Amino acid sequence: MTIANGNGNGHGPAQRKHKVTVVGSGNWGTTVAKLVAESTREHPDVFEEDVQMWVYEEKVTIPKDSPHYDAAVGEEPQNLTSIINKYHENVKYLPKIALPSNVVANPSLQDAVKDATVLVFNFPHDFIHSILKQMKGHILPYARGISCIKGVTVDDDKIELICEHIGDTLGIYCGALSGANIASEIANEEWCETTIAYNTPPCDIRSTNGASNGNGTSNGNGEHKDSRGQISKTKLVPLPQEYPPLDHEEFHKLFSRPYFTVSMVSDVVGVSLGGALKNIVAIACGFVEGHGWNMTAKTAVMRRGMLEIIAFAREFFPETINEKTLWEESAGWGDMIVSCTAARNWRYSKMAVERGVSVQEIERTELNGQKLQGISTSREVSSFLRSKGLEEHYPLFKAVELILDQKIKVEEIPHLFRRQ
Ligand SMILES: NC(=O)C1=CN([C@@H]2O[C@H](COP(=O)(O)OP(=O)(O)OC[C@H]3O[C@@H](n4cnc5c(N)ncnc54)[C@H](O)[C@@H]3O)[C@@H](O)[C@H]2O)C=CC1
Ligand SMILES: O=C(CO)COP(=O)(O)O
Repeated sequence: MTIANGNGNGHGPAQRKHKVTVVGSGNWGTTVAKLVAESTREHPDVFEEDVQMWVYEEKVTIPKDSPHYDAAVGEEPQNLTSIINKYHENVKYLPKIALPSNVVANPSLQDAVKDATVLVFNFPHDFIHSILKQMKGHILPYARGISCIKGVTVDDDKIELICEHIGDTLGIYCGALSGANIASEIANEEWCETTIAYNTPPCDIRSTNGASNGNGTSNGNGEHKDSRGQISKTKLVPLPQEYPPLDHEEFHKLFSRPYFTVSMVSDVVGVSLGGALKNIVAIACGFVEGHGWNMTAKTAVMRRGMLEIIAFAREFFPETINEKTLWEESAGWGDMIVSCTAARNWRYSKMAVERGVSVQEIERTELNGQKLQGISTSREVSSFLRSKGLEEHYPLFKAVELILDQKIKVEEIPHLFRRQ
């Protein structure tokens, strides 16, 4: 147990510090581990300095021309975790970026999350079920999460936000971080913005004398509202008093950097759906550009894509969506613009059309293990809409699935809108 001296947060004379673990270590996972580790160093009163980063272990070869090439090891494949901890660089997923030495790569998921009060989820959503299954029962019951994952989970005719799926599966509260964020640019400390949606659970809200509502007041029963505005079936364990609170102020401290401007909001639906669904639109933009059409066609795709995102949010989360998020926050139009002009889903679907191969083939051959979230999100959203008999209401989402399956050609996209 780590005790922090002083009452930096005004909540008692001695406190435990928050241990932060980043679950995932891809392109964005490693970037977020870097920025969070810089913040934990800057706020030693609130956070333990070391940040655990869980790494899905794999063997990696360091080529001869790399500054990390070790003649004694030669081109023998090494564990990625050992490379990260020795050279402070994720040579596979975030090459040429120096990581702070307090990012500690850990191949054991259960060991990495043990005792963490703050869990940052950051891996391709394709792996969510197996990762959560391994974590279940191995985390603190009062841990809190932030999901940086862009996607949704679909089970037949049910759709869940990723952050809520995480929260319900693990029995904790989990917010969402999303924005116009290209990992390599942020890792290079080029300025950008993001949005974090977090609704401090009532049981964690402390009165001015530092007492939490978890101690016997009406909000102390662990109830909180879900993303549809109903009382969640997940009952929360309150964050113990000896920890600093976890609310907008602390999450702002943890994620914001001089080069990473964070806007804190409460709308988990807008932040999550904006980030997930724009990946389908980005694929559509790549398709039209790969086909040889230019900005006017891409603008039509972006505009119609945003209308489908708003319609989807209104249709399936009518009680809670705050459309302002999509118009005003980085997680809305900002993310749409960057994703349709500069990010991977756009870039590689454009390449697929130019080369006359499938996007899935390009993902396999060109991405060195990185994932295009738009492919799986398109499939999940389309199957969900089909289960509701509503796919015709979302022609752009439908077109993307049909083109991914090579059932229609890019030039047929405008026909789908003819009567609208
Ligand atoms: N890269 C970016 O610029 C941004 C990504 N995001 C989102 O962040 C999330 C994570 O993306 P990235 O970190 O870029 O991932 P990535 O695209 O770099 O994916 C590679 C990661 O997947 C892991 N992986 C591979 N097979 C696995 C398995 N069987 N089980 C578990 N993990 C496995 C790899 O170890 C590696 O950490 C995604 O939802 C993405 O949409 C959000 C903003 C920016
Ligand atoms: O989410 C992103 C930009 O905000 C990154 O998108 P890609 O996964 O398409 O690179």
